[in-house]
Formats: sequence, structure tokens, C-alpha cells
Amino acid sequence: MMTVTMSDCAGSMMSEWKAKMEKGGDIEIELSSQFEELTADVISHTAFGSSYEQGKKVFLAQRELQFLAYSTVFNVQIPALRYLPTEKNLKIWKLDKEVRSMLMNIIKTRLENKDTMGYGNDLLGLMLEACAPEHGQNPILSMDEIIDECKTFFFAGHDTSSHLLTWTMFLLSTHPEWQEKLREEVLRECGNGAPTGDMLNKLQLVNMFLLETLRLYGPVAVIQRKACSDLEVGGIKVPEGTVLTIPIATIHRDKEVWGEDANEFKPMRFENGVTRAGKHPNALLSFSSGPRSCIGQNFAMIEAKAVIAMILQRFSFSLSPKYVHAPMGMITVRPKFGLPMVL
Ligand code: HEM
Repeated sequence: MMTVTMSDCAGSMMSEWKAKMEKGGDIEIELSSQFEELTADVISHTAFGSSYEQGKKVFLAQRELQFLAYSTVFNVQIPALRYLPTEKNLKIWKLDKEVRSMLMNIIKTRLENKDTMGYGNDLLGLMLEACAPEHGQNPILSMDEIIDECKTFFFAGHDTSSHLLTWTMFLLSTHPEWQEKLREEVLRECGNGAPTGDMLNKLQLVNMFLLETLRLYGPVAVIQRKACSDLEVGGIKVPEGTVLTIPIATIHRDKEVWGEDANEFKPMRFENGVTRAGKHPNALLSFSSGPRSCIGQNFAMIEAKAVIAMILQRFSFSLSPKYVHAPMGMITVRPKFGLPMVL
């Protein structure tokens, strides 16, 4: 069912591209914004059951919050500053309030319609079910927690996935021989119809291509962890409470981990599986590792496979001469000036 939603959303995006092409030959499309809309559409349908239009304001406000939060991340951090009514904080608080009330409205509509439609068989429905009054005085999640979970899913589930699609298309356009190989595999395993979950599982080259994209252009460049006790990492003593930054993007291009060809684009390094591609089984950290690793990683990989397969079925494409290579880290790594592509 999830793949059906994904291919429906991708299908309508591509129908618009086709319609433009029918008006006259090759067209140029800025793909990164297209994918931002698409993944927002997919996450709102699969996780929230609401349409993109309904969630649009939430996405826009969340994105603005993300930019504000990151704008001073490398400045000296003065803890008390977070609580002072500075211009930036006032803006953050206002936006946060807006996001909460918009989500609350989506939730309220769901609760109002529960007798006729049930809570819904999506993520929000599952969460509302968990805190339904029929479960007594101690629901598993409070309303505030549900809103926080919704915010996490909106944020974690759409920006990252859209950047993976963007960088995959960038690499496919700069490696036309791979574009051909992947198209052959897709047409062999999926034909011309909408790909099913079983078909997507057979796309080995597409899978390797995505893993190599995640290695070289992983959407999440750094993560942080706080030491909960004194510990030692690689011979260095780390006192309790220290915040450690894990530079995923740097590790992903480290020759000691990936070999001399670490900076080269070589999907075949994943031929024997993700754990054998580097010198350490957990060398690929795009979805992090361990108990707090990404819970949406299977979702993201299925979505990327479905969308890329559908594009390959329908279009050949090449990078526009207008493209400027400027990966930019703003929590997630995106092309600063977008990805104009000629179809
Ligand atoms: C290519 C796409 C994606 C990438 C690269 C990615 C990457 C990551 C990374 C690196 C983390 C760990 C963050 C940290 O420890 O600080 C994470 C956590 C998380 N991701 Fe993803 N993610 C992707 C897609 C998704 C999707 C589609 C969803 C939801 C449907 C999702 C939901 C989450 C959630 C809820 C967490 C927090 C897990 C926890 O703290 O226990 N992610 N993701």
C-alpha cells in the first residue's frame, strides 16, 4: 500500500513534466524543489493521511524554523540566550506556536471524524488510537507528545528523502552509462507499469547506486551524541556530558575506511552488501547506527527506488549547463542553487 501511495504521488508529478514536454520538446526542470514537494506529499499521505495542501503551511513554517535554528549553530553558544526575547527567539517561538496549532487542527479534524472514519490507518491514526480515552487514564502518548512526533516525522521524513532523490539524479546525469544500466534493470524487473514492493526488491543496481549516493552525498552530514558517562574513544578520554560531533560526510570520504578510491563514484563497492563495502561493517553512517538510528530508513529507500525507477521508465535526462555545483549544509545537505535538469 505504501508503494502505491508513493508511485501515485510520483506519477502525478511526472504527468506535469510530460504535459510540459508535449507543449514542445525538451524541457528544463529544477528538480530539488520538485522533490521537496513530492516527498512532502508522500509523507503527508502515508504518515498523516492528509493532503500536501493541508500540510503545506506546516512544512513552510518547519522549514523556516530549521533555517533559523541552524543560522547560529556555529556561533559561540551562550545557554541563557535561548530564553531571552531576542528578535530571532521571538520569531522561533511564534513559528513554533503556529506549527503546533496547525498540527492540532489536523488532529482535531481526525478526532471529530473518528466515529464515521475511525482514527485512520496511518501513523497519526495509530498514535491517536494509542491515546484514545477507551485506553483509560494513562494513554501511551500525551497530546503534546503526539504533536512532537508529528513534527519529527514532517521534518525527518521529507527533507532528507528529497535530498537523496536530488543527489541521485545529479549522479545519474553525470554518469550517463549508469543511467542506461539502471534503466535496463528497471525495465527488466518492473516493465513499464507502477513498480510493486517485490519488483523494487529486485533492483540491485539501483540499490547500490543509492548507497553510493548516500556515501558521497548523504543528506545528513553530521550528527551529535552526548556522553552519558566518562568514556574513551580511540584512546581519547571523553568526560561525561561532552557533546561529540560525528562528521559523517568526512568519514564517508576517508581513505582509511573506504580505500584509495574513497573520493570516486563507484556503486560496485556495495556489490557484496553494505557491511562489506568499507573496512568497518558500520562504515556507512547515512542513517546513523545503533538504537537511535533512523527509523525511516526502509521507508526512505523504498521511496527513492520507486521514484527513481519511475523516472527512468519515462525519461532520459542530462544536467543543465546552468547547474552550479555547491553542496550546502543546512542540517541537511542540498545543492545551494538547485538542480536544473534537461528532460
Ligand atoms: C534519505 C533519507 C533519510 C536519511 C538520510 C535519514 C537520516 C537519519 C539520521 C542520520 C538519523 C539519526 C539522527 C541523529 O542521531 O541525530 C535519523 C533519525 C530519524 N529519522 Fe531519518 N533519515 C531519512 C529518512 C527518514 C524518513 C523517511 C523518516 C520517517 C518516515 C525518518 C524518521 C526518522 C526519525 C523519527 C528519527 C529519530 C530516531 C530516534 O531518535 O530514535 N527518517 N535519520
